[in-house]
Amino acid sequence: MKIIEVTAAIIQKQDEVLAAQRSHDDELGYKWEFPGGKIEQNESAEECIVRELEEEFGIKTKVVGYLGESKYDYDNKIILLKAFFVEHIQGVYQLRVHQNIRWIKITELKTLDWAPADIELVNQLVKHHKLK
Ligand SMILES: Nc1nc2c([nH]c(=O)n2[C@H]2C[C@H](O)[C@@H](COP(=O)(O)OP(=O)(O)OP(=O)(O)O)O2)c(=O)[nH]1
Repeated sequence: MKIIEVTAAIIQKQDEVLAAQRSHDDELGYKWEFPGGKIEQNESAEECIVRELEEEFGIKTKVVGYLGESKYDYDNKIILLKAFFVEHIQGVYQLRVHQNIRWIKITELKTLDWAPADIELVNQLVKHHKLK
């Protein structure tokens, strides 16, 4: 089965992380995710995440690190989700595709109803946070 490479942004503000809720009429509607999207041809993962954040929220950002990845089999496709630490540079968040966004403490991340592929990333992020 085809593996689809998708990027996901971990954006932190003090001790909180940005979580975004997928639109009700989207696949995985209402599920929470780290914003991002599919990597296009001739695009690096870093370019992809910066482009997606501009498209989805109208913000300028830069990649500052890499958390890790999660591979998830959704039956009809396999998603390889790559999570980057991203810093906000400029712009007010506009909700262009998501239902909602929330800033949430890392210790409370597990209370959200995450897209299945994201659960592994949440676990990695909690571990990463504890090691700091
Ligand atoms: N962006 C993003 N997608 C995720 C996450 N977790 C997860 O399972 N996905 C899945 C949902 C979709 O099947 C796929 C990414 O699709 P998308 O709809 O967000 O990406 P896109 O904007 O590039 O897609 P498209 O509508 O242009 O085709 O990955 C996540 O944390 N972030």
